[in-house]
Amino acid sequence: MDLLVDIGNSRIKWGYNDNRLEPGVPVIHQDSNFEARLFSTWRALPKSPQRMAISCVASNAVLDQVKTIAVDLWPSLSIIQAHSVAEAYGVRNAYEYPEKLGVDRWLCLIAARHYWSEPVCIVDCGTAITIDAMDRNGCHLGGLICPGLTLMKHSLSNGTANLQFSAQSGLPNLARNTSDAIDNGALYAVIGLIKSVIADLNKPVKDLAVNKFPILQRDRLLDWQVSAAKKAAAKPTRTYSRRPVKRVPESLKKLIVPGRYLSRNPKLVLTGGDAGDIAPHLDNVSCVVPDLVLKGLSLISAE
Ligand SMILES: Nc1ncnc2c1ncn2[C@@H]1O[C@H](COP(=O)(O)OP(=O)(O)OP(=O)(O)O)[C@@H](O)[C@H]1O
Ligand SMILES: CC(C)(CO)[C@@H](O)C(=O)NCCC(=O)O
Ligand SMILES: [K+]
Repeated sequence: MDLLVDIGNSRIKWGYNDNRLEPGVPVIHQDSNFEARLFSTWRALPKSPQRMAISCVASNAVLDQVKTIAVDLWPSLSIIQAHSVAEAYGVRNAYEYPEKLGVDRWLCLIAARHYWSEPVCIVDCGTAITIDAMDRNGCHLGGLICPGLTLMKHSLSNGTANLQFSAQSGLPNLARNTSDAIDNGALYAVIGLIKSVIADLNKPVKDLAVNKFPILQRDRLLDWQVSAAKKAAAKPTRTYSRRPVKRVPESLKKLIVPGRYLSRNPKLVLTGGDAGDIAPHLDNVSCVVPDLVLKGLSLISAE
């Protein structure tokens, strides 16, 4: 039996790898008594794990505390830690230095590739919000990192004299009082961000500013080049022109698949603690997965 553990920026979540992932009650590792709480919560687990698979984006200090608790409770436990790599499980990492991609983002991509063969846009709505796009060939196109809803609102209250933190969830409306203005502002920012990324993914590549999606993306560029070449080839040869007409090489013609954009109409997948508050305000969410990181961990621990 494996215990899968997702050590996030604020919370630790876990589940058993027995086809019935049931995340336990999360423990907030920023709380001072978190070690005692985690110890007693894990001690009460119904089954002792033989193996533990860990995804950690928190500090090494927190990681070591969690490992120590696990080994105290289950001395013969073997521990696997997930890391981001250049290519695995059918996913190609877009990062120039692949190991720098957050392992939570990497595991979400691996899980998404396992469940869907369409292009996907994964939004992890946690302490930070991350967006990652992947085309239908499993090629990660890159991503974005922004503050999450709670962090946005904390940064407002920390950076101003008149604004207080509010834990309410917002609505995508203009507000008529301060507290709603803060809640709605954070929600609107996130919804606008997601819509804008989806709109850009749906654009033909020639409309994209080149450095907007710098990693794109050999595949999409190739698509575009090929269709541009096809258009050029379709033009009648102008006999009156002095310039020689460019011919499309036969090798390139074979690649021509008109209208193919590998990341168009991505499945929009939301995960993380705030996914449930954000999803109802978007029209095109394909699914909300409470913890896609744990699903990715279950795939790598199955090896
Ligand atoms: N019981 C809870 N405790 C803390 N945050 C919660 C809770 N329930 C929902 N949330 C929301 O979840 C968000 C944090 O999400 P999540 O738990 O996925 O983050 P995390 O543990 O930091 O993980 P990650 O590092 O993957 O973002 C917060 O913005 C908060 O609004
Ligand atoms: C962005 C976070 C904090 C989101 O949890 C995490 O994935 C992380 O620490 N990433 C490392 C930096 C990166 O992904 O580019
Ligand atoms: K996460």
